[in-house]
Amino acid sequence: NPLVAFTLIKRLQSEWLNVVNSNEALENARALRSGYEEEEEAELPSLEDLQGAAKGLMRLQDVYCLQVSSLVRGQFQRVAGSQSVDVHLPAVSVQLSGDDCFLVGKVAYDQEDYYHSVHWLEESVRLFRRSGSKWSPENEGTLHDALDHLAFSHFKTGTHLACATVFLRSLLLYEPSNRRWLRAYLAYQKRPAEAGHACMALDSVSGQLVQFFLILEMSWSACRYLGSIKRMRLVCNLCSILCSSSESTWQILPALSPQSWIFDMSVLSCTYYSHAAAVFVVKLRRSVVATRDKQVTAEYRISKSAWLKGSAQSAVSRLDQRISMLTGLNVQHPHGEYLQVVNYGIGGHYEPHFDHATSPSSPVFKLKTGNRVATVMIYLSSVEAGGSTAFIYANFSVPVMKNAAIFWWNLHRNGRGDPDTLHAGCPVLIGDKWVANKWIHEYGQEFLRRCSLNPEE
Ligand SMILES: O=C(O)CCC(=O)C(=O)O
Ligand SMILES: [Fe+2]
Repeated sequence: NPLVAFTLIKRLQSEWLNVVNSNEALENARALRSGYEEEEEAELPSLEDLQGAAKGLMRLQDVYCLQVSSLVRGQFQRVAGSQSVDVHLPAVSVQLSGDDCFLVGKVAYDQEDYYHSVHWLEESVRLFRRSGSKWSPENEGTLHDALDHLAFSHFKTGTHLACATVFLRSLLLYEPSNRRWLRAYLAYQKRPAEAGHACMALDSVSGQLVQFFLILEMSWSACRYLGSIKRMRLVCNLCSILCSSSESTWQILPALSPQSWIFDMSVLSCTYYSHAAAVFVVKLRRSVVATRDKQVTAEYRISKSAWLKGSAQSAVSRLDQRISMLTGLNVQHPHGEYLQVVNYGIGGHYEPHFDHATSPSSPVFKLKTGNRVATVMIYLSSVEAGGSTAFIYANFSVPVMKNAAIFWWNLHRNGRGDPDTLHAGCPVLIGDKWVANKWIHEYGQEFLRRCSLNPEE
């Protein structure tokens, strides 16, 4: 269309000149900078957010066995035999640039995680090369940077000395006088390949650590099944009393103590949640975990959360009432903890853990109402993929279904922890996952969940 062509040429020739060189342009640039500075503190993602997002991508890569070469094309695929199969077909996606991959690789590299840095930096080098290694002002790195980090990563993985020298050689072609690269090139060439490097590393790890990795691997494979429990439509009599609708769905959870169940909490109308979310978003903080005697942030739990104290008649206290009616337990503080709302972002997860305390010095006992006897967890949102709750030893996982709630007993009647409740929040592949936890303590339930005459129960 000649009219479109003419206006485009005019725009790129004379109009852009005016935009760039006018007085307004200077004012605009100043306004942009001061606007940016104001936003920077309050709203814009921090460096920790960016690094966390990169770590989230690597976590997704591991848990769902995703191929990095597919991820950079915006696809979620894993290798099966000689083929790539879709793990999930995203509704919307985006391709990554050489610089995007460089950033992820650099985050891995800075943590001395050379396994991941090799994967991401190789893609970065490929993409930088494909784009003719053109530099753009937004970029974090260049082809040189990617090659430099890749060479060292290969060297550190120990088994790829040959690769390290190849990459260093191509760096030296760009800049033959670079002393550091030259020194490294000569050193790598002299060094014999470290045969048995990986085996030595494995031998030196303790049995406890091996056990830990086994559990992690079991949890990841449970996560890959993306929710083995499916919705069932059953009519629940309880519900005709509690819910606005007379039908609801529930199912007994397999392999856990009897009376552990999953329930459709449509019981709680959406308005409760939207109200709740509006109130809490502002109060969300990075989630913490209980160590021996303190609460600390940890890589194994990545989410934001808030504790909700319900005032009388508030949505939160109405939710408490419903939980109490459903479970038949006393959930009033301090017999129940305040409701905890949790939000998981990119790759957000919670590695295998117990909800109950396993050490007498745990902060769980601060309420002086005993251990966490039971958990009610409500899914406040759905997600597009990932994020299931995996019960590792019990061997099932629950997909994220908005309004579904899971209830389980953490302790046997004799007060001992039930190992089958070991569970994990799988990393969210696509979506924004919200859950609410209600932890119910032992004291206050003496007549509601009685002891058994059999000390083994
Ligand atoms: O998000 C999940 O699926 C599990 C959350 C959980 O286990 C917890 O917050 O204790
Ligand atoms: Fe949990």
